[in-house]
Amino acid sequence: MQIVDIVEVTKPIASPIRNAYIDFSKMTASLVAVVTDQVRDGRRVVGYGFNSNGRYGQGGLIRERFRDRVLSADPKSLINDAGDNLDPHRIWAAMMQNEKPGGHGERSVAVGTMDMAVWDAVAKIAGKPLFRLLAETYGVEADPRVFVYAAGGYYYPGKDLSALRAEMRGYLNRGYTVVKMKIGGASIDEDRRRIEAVLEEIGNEAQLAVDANGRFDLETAIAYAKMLREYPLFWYEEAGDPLDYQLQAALADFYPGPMATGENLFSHQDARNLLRHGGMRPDRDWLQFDCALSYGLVEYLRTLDVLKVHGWSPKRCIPHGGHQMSLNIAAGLGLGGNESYPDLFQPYGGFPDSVKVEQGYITMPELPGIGFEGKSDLISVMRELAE
Ligand SMILES: O=C([O-])CC(=O)C(=O)O
Ligand SMILES: [Mg+2]
Repeated sequence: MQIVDIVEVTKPIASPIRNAYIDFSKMTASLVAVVTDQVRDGRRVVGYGFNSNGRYGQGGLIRERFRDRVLSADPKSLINDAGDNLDPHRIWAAMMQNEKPGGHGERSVAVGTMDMAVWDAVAKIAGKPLFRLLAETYGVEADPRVFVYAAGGYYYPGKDLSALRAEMRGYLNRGYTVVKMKIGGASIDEDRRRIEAVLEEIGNEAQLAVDANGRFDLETAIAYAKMLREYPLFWYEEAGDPLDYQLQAALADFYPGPMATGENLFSHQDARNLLRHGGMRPDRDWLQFDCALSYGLVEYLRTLDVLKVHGWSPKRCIPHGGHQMSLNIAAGLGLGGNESYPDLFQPYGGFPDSVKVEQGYITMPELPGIGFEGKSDLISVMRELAE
């Protein structure tokens, strides 16, 4: 059993939206195929992966370093002890040989994208949905029902309050019970008007989360906290720089409600620093580490170990990224849910075609692997790359 090729293509996922920090006019994503010599149900097993929005495609790093390390490793060194499947941990170690610790940069995105494809292949070889394989491997009871929320509410040229309300109404109509909008890309007064408009639209049918994308200094973060705490928000996300743990800790004195952060922390060491120094409260706050940006599930398992040591439940994790990989981790390892972008970043985000959001939850279909084969627009792009 062996990996015979790894292919990458960088695809545009551009859109005219903007958050408080970046616009998405030139956004790209890497799509990766891990091609194996295995055949299941008459078809060659190919695992697929991609990185989440917000970081760009990683074709350079994948082609120059990580692909060749896997392909030039002794194939036997990448197999599990039972000899019946690839071993994601050994493949990860092969990718990361000769890499110094720390300074994670964006190599974590390259590795995370390839790691997603490896897990897809592994679950297909095992003939099981990834969430079932994870639950069995790690002794957790799988729960195919996963909470999802609708992320959007971006700044968009010419978008007025009625368009923002219509967007949120659209999410409610599709079954979501929590919606998210951007803040920090306009004046505080304008953001307050946007928030009030959305709250008026959703009434008691749903809750609202807000996301500042790391834009604020401490003073601005506190000014917003004082404004936001007047409303019953689902969470206040990424107020300040993702590595400014002291800012995050100081903010808790001004914001008693739930806060969320972590989508831009790319290693278990950075996650540990957040838990050590960021003043995050395990009874109400949310952790958004996204495996596709942060060295993949092999590393995310280490992050979950860090959580345990610091007294956090995996239920406090609702990853960033809106991909099916995190849906599987949520269903298989007991996370609190997953992000979803109903109108953005297609065909990569979202659910298999048969899946509907009902009262804020989806139910995972029983598809081998991550489940990409169930999403027709996505699998056709993937199969163009390799099959
Ligand atoms: O706008 C982005 O970069 C995405 C983001 O923060 C989120 O989904 O939470
Ligand atoms: Mg965010």
